[in-house]
Amino acid sequence: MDMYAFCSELPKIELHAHLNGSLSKSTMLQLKRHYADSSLDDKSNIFFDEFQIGAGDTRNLSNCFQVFGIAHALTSTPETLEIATKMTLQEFDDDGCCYIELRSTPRDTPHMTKKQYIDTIAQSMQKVSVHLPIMSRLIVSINRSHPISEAEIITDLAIEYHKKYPDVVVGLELSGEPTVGKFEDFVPCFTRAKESGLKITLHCGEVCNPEEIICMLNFKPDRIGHGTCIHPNHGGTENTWASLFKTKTPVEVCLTSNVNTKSAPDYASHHFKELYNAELPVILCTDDKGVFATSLSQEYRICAETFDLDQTQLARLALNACQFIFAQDLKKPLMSKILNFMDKYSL
Ligand SMILES: CNc1ncnc2c1ncn2[C@@H]1O[C@H](COP(=O)(O)O)[C@@H](O)[C@H]1O
Ligand SMILES: [Zn+2]
Repeated sequence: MDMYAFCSELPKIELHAHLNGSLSKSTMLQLKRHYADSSLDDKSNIFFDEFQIGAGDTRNLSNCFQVFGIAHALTSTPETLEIATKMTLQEFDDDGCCYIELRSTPRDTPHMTKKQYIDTIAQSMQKVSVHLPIMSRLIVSINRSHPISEAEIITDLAIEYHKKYPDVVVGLELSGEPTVGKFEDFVPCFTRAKESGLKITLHCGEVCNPEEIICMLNFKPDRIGHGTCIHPNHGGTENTWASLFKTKTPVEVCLTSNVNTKSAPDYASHHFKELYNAELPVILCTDDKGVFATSLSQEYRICAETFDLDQTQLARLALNACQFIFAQDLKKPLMSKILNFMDKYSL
């Protein structure tokens, strides 16, 4: 089987996907139509064509954050948020993804509260599970560039919804513009979430900030996102690398996102190489498949081509990812699914 077909057929695990960054062009067009039909102004018109950040784009990580406002303008009602969730899950399913932890930042909009925001996504996920094979869970996001008071409200909601829908809401994460805000200030929120049984993942080392990286790793999150500036070859220090090596914290790696935001100069010099060679746990993820015009199968294919991995090594990446999912009860069934696939193709 050629690599293209293989990467699409391989049952894959997505652990780092922001809902509003994952909206495809066709989902956004459907959402725009919905706003037009309900005579609501979606306010996304002016910038619509600027949503995707491709390889030759002049925008980098620090100025890519404006694009999310375009998606936010299209998911401001419970109805459109539900459509966005359902269509995104459908697209991951079509791409051969068998399990996804979708993450999203609850927002108050003129049409819904943060509580309704979480409720809408949780219920949409439950509805989708009736007719699509993909299994999905929700990680609630905290934006580090917003006030701590908001983080506290979101933490309370995440805890409340983890109790209400333990089979849907599984984690709390920190994301947003990495040069704004301090992780330290958010520690009380994440501690409380951890004590309530939520799993934790943190965007860590997206920019050079060794003190914060050490502080985050000392917190012992269940996973980290990106981990770009941890190895000394990529702006990290001996200490940051030693700390990751000691804790063996699994890293959600997003190749195209890092290349398109210029966090990595090109695929070949991506820090995946150092992580993989050191046998540290890595999970291939998309981050924002809509913004960066990618898919999970494309990330697997790029990884294989760039780092010269064969089909068995790729399948093992998907298999290992099962160990780090937040839904404990699904580890075994997902591993069996991938092992069956490997058996079928004698990998
Ligand atoms: C490119 N690297 C990145 N680094 C940090 N945070 C990011 C991100 N990509 C996305 N987000 C976070 O996800 C939000 C959009 O999805 P939701 O509205 O939550 O569904 C962004 O506003 C940002 O806070
Ligand atoms: Zn991210």
